[in-house]
Amino acid sequence: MASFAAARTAPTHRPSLITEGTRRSFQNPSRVSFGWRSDAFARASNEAGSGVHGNDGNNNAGSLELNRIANESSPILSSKDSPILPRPLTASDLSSSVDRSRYRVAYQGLPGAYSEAAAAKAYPNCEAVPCELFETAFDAVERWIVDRAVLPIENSLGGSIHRNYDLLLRHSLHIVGEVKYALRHCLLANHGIKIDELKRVLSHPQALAHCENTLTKLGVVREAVDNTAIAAQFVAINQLHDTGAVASSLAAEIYGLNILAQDIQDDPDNVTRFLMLAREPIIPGINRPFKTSIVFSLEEGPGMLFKALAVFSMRDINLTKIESRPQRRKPMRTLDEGSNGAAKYFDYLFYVDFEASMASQNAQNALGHLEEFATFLRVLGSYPMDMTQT
Ligand SMILES: O=C(O)C(=O)Cc1ccccc1
Repeated sequence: MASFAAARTAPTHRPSLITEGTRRSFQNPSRVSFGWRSDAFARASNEAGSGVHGNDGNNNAGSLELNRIANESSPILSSKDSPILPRPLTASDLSSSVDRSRYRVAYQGLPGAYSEAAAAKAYPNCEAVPCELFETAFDAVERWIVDRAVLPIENSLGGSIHRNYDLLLRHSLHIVGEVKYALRHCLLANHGIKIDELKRVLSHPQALAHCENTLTKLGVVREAVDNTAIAAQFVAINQLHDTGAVASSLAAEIYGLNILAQDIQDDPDNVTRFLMLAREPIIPGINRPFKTSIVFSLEEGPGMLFKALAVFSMRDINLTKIESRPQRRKPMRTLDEGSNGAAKYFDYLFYVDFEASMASQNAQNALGHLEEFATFLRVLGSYPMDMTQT
């Protein structure tokens, strides 16, 4: 019974998991509307300048903070005189920068998950809030239960996490930052279990794929679960003898597991890019490198994608990512339904990241140009690039 003693004595406060059943309903304070059209970018950047701090340079981030301040009881009239009057805002409330360490940041999984570590990298000392599902993390932001959600989007070994691209489109949250985090996978098991006793290994599908060579050599059955920390907790709680987990060394510590092998990924350069999501977009700046993420669709036709990408190349804007996903609502078109062997094709959504801020005229011109022939275009966010070492 070595395993859970360590979990109980873990030093940090661990918030409880948000599940579908524990959602609270919050009244949505009035939203600052900020349309993602070129004229709005120009206006916003003129109004706000470019005061950007941290990974999420969010000048709007104060809105939740200001609502909280405004709802505190008044220091001018005693609570006996007026228990409901809010304290008026002072100049120092407005000038003090937002304390991002007080953010509540939702992530999918359990303590010890990589997403929790990414949240801490983006917002040091934040309160990371575990959620059962990615959907729950998105909902928690939309319902004002938390300030931010963190979402893994692509990995240097495993490629894109496609489901999460789809989620970005289904919800209306804005990308306000990115963080790159190096994953260091460990093989974990209960204390006293030897590596050759393992018949099965549990983990997130991406983590299992990262460790393909190691797991093949071990000859174990791989089983996918939603999250690496969930895998570690399952092995510990059930005191499994023939099953291990691929997870972080922090997960080993939290769930009281033994680390049988460290750095078991096939390639030492195993970096995951996470996105930070918020209810409001940040005001894009030009004082540091920014990236912009968009999604668009095109009419079918020869050279359409070429034409779309040319709007960036002709303005010398570097693309860092392109991903295509079939459109869910109209996934396939048949050109000639009457004839045999008719050509069939998919309607696609294209997700593109490019290195420019929406505050720059160049980027606004490129999107204005793309808008002329795209059948759909949405800016998912314009946010500071993560320039840190992983
Ligand atoms: O499972 C985790 O710990 C996560 O945070 C999700 C994940 C898994 C693998 C790569 C990146 C993110």
